[in-house]
Amino acid sequence: MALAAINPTELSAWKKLLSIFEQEKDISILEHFKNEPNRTEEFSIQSEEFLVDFSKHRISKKSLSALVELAEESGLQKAIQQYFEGTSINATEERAVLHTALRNFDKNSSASVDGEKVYDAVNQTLHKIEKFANSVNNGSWKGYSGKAITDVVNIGIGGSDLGPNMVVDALGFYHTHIKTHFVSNVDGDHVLESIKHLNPETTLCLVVSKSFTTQETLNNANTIRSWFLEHTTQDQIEKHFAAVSANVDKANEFGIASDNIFPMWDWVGGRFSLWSAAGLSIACAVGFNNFKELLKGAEAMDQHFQTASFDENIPVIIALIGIWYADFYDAESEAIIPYTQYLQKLASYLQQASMESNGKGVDRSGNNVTYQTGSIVWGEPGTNSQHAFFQLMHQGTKLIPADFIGFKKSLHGNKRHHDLLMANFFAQTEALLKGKSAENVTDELKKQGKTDAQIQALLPFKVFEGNRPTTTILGEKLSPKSLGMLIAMYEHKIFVQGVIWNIFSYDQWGVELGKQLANAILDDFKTNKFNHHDASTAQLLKAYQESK
Ligand SMILES: O=P(O)(O)OC[C@H]1O[C@H](O)[C@H](O)[C@@H](O)[C@@H]1O
Repeated sequence: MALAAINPTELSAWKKLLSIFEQEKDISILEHFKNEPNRTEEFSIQSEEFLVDFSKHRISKKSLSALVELAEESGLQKAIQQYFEGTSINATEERAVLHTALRNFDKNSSASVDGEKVYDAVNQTLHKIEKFANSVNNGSWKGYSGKAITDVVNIGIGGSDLGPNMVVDALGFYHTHIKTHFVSNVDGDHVLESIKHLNPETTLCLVVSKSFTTQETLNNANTIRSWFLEHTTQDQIEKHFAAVSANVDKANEFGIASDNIFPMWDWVGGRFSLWSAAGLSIACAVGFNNFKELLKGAEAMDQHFQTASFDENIPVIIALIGIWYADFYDAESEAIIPYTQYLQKLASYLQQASMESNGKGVDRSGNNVTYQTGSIVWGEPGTNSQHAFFQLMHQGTKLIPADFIGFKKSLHGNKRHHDLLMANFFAQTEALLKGKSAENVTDELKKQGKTDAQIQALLPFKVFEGNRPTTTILGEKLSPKSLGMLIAMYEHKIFVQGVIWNIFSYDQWGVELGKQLANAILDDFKTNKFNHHDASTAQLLKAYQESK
């Protein structure tokens, strides 16, 4: 039985939260600190790699405990069990959601699909990934002219691109000599730009597509195959292509040797597939051992998520905080601000993971929801973002809860830079919390020798009200393991929110419409007839055609 449908707004905890919200909505975070002397300890969780401090939120002990009650009343405990065991919780596609099984190293794991345990299949594929990545890394995999591989190109889009791409970037410090490239957009300029400096003799392509029907991926793979054929013969192509797909026939049809096809399973969603063979580019880029460490990190977070009580459970708490702001404070978005350049692609990865999962307006009974679901996720690394959009976070009219992610140690070990970086990291969350009072601004301006009249004129612009909420996620060091934990933390946050919002997080029907319409327009290009489109689109299509 899939997840039970429970309308969250009918739960007593939701009603309790509504009344607490009315009583507490004007209490500032600083006042919460005054009212709750042990707030720092009580609103922090220390896990193996991270200290998560969620004390800088518009949440009191009372609201937090009502939020935890909401999780309990929503049947979250049972839902977690179903998620990890392999129940078909992706009900509209009749599939299990078992990416957690890809990083479960316990032979006795009960994760199974249709009564069959998945451990053996996962383990076999992991060995195949190991063999493949080792042969690329130790130079025994040769191209058509007998040279070892130097460059790996991942061809995929959406979940078959964003996760591996983000992780390869994030673990740049741990890279082997293999250079990795990602081609995703159907824009021919993307693929041609990506291969223009590559040597076909030493380039290996990974075509990653769960369905093996995705327009972008197939077209890019065809373009790259043609590029190879300008340099070598058809029979040599297999030395330069591997595929990762649930559709082995289609991959064979494309001309990829059966030995070079890695399985994907329908019980792993594309946006959660980086732990599977879809992560081949990761294993090539950082070596298999580091790939395994990444999986182990995720497994550690899975353990924490399954066993910690809700009030000390990192994914549960961050999910509840998100719900509190989305549904009670009407916040529309949340920002992800990593203070490490290595995580520059984290926000765009989380955009798909979160927004494709929880961007749903219909509940599990098929009714329109009457409350807010998935938030807009966005962000950029600090300190760059401080010089870009932080103005709006500090003094704008929007409420934007933000996650600040930083690490105690830098990877290259430059202490001066790291102190500068982390000073900014801590300063920003403090400034967002405290703002800047009229008193402080006045003192500052007096010291600068301004007159009283000048001070009065400048005051409104220089005062920051503060009270802007942040979660601080302070890690030891960015490593394959800590990255695995961090990604799994967000995956489980998404799951928890989907359960409480009573929506199906693991389908993505909304993506289909655009694909269908684009195919129809491709047909229109052939007939040159556009009048069945709306007037604006017809005009634009004609203008485009005229330039051909
Ligand atoms: O891996 P593929 O089958 O090529 O799919 C690639 C992507 O296609 C669509 O955009 C889906 O919405 C994504 O979830 C998926 O990751």
